[in-house]
Amino acid sequence: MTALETRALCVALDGRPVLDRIDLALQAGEFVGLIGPNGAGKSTLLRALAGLLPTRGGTIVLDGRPLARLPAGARARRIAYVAQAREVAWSLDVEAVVGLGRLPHRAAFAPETRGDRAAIDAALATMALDGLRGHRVDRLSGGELARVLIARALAQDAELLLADEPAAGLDPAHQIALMTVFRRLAGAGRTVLASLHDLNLAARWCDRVIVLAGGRIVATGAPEAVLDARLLASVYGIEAHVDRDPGGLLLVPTGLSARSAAAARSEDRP
Ligand SMILES: Nc1ncnc2c1ncn2[C@@H]1O[C@H](COP(=O)(O)OP(=O)(O)OP(=O)(O)O)[C@@H](O)[C@H]1O
Repeated sequence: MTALETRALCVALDGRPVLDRIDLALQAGEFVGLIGPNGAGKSTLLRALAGLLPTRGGTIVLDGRPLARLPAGARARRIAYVAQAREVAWSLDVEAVVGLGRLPHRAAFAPETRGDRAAIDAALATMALDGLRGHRVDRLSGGELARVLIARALAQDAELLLADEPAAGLDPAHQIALMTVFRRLAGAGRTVLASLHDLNLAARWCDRVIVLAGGRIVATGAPEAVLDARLLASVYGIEAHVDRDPGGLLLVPTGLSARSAAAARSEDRP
């Protein structure tokens, strides 16, 4: 079942075209990695899919309905979004911040329900935050804060999770734990779209990758079908050793491609 679909989606930021005719379809039960170089448009795409940016053209359809016509409250119950910027405006404790994920499910000023409590507790446990429940979020480490903001999104219990570089700043154990969480959500029929700079995480944990470059989708498919040395050279300008083991692909960037190296040399010239 298609959870979210875009047709010819175009987005401009401050008048500058950033996304160009994006056609994509995310299925229920998929964990999809959004990859591409800096400035490719990944954050812009995730924000647009979350309904946080005006579109310049095309459509975004959520469960068969145009996203633009969905009231904000209904949208927040169906789409959870983890931003790349990890900022918290107040010095709340961890539990309170995770609890904010339940607001879309409650009428204004309504008390917390047992369902809210269960979702908050589950999200805290999933992100290994039980020991930090009472800690102030403005005194956490970068990785701890990242886990809190992911937990807030998990507490939202939405069918679609959009996460912008959720693994950045997490240590390897927490990265793998996070990938396991995303896989579990997909296994339960949810849809996860996460931008990832770690190509090995994308290659080994995602059902599918969408490769964005210059505001356009340049490739999509199963990691094994898409992530080869040629694509990595053309999209990232790197040379990479690509291998396989029973867990999937292994990608080791070994240097800049000849084109990138020449460009870097010319930039160095006075
Ligand atoms: N407010 C803005 N006005 C104009 N251009 C912008 C604005 N914000 C971002 N951009 C540009 O849009 C392009 C896409 O940015 P975006 O943040 O979506 O890329 P990204 O793929 O997420 O990059 P990264 O991997 O570095 O996070 C970039 O070229 C960026 O400079």
